[in-house]
Amino acid sequence: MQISVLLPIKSTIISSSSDHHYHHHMSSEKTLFSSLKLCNPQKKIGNRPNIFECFSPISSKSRLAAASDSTAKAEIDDEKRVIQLPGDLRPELLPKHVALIIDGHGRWAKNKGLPIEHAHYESKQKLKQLILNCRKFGIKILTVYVFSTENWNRPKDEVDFLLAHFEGFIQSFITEQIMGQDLRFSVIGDKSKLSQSMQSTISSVEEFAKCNRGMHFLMALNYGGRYEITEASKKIACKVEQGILRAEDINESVFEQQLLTNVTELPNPDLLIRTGGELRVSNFLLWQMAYAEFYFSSKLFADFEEADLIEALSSFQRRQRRFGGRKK
Ligand SMILES: CC(C)=CCC/C(C)=C/CC/C(C)=C/COP(=O)(O)OP(=O)(O)O
Repeated sequence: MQISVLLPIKSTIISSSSDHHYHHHMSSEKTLFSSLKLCNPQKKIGNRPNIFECFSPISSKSRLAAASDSTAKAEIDDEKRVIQLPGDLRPELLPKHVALIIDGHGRWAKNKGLPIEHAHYESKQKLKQLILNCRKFGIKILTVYVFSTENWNRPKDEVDFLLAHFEGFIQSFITEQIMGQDLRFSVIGDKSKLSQSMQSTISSVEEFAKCNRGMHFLMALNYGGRYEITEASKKIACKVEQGILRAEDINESVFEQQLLTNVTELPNPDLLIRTGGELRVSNFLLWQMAYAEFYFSSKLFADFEEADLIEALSSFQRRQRRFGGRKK
């Protein structure tokens, strides 16, 4: 019963994704999301929802055949996928966790004489591609800063547009990836300030993705590093007040457990990429970024292509990380 409901919805989404009129998207996004509610997340094949097979683009058999046929650098990852790395990229030197600040929307729209909504629409397309590319290259975690605790200071129309846009993005693309591609998904940030509808969309999709084992995509939404550290301190202070924790037992690991990124056993970002030419972190993952390598691209995010991601990864592979120690 689930299959007959889901397949037509999937084809609607594919055909609409080539449509560049962003206003047409919202209705089909909702349709796919509603189908989540028809599926029973408790009923799994292995560790995946039982709808996985009907979306799987390549069977495991053909994946393995592709691997054995290939003469290029092919790796089989722990999801049994064939990973083909372009250029000089080496699988053992890939960052596990990539963090991304997407910037340059206002300038992109201004350069083209278009309203800001066009930049956000284009940016969403690039973000989809980036998620697929990171997954394709075998990145384990991708955290993207899409809305900061300070972004409420933008014009109300833009904020409303963005929040609706993000909700649609979660209901369509992210839902589709979770159903078909084993993507894990979490939102980090102060969710209490988001609309009820957004909060319930986030919790349904997070819940549905809980048992997936593929790349973990974290969306930093209404996120601020200072907010996160302040909240963690409050939680620790409460534990001390209640006698659950002694002040002398507070250490870095105890503190990290209270951070929003403590959603799974998540390593800190190895690489931060910021597009748009600004050389700052803008309140993003302040604690977690202590030893991240920074890569700043002058490209505006709406122009950021696969080749730019490859260049960022390649730059990361040329770095020497010492973590305060001596060169080996
Ligand atoms: C469709 C889509 C994914 C759109 C996202 C658009 C958007 C609001 C991006 C902002 C991302 C962000 C928090 C950048 C941080 O710099 P900042 O500009 O908040 O801070 P700054 O003033 O220090 O540069």
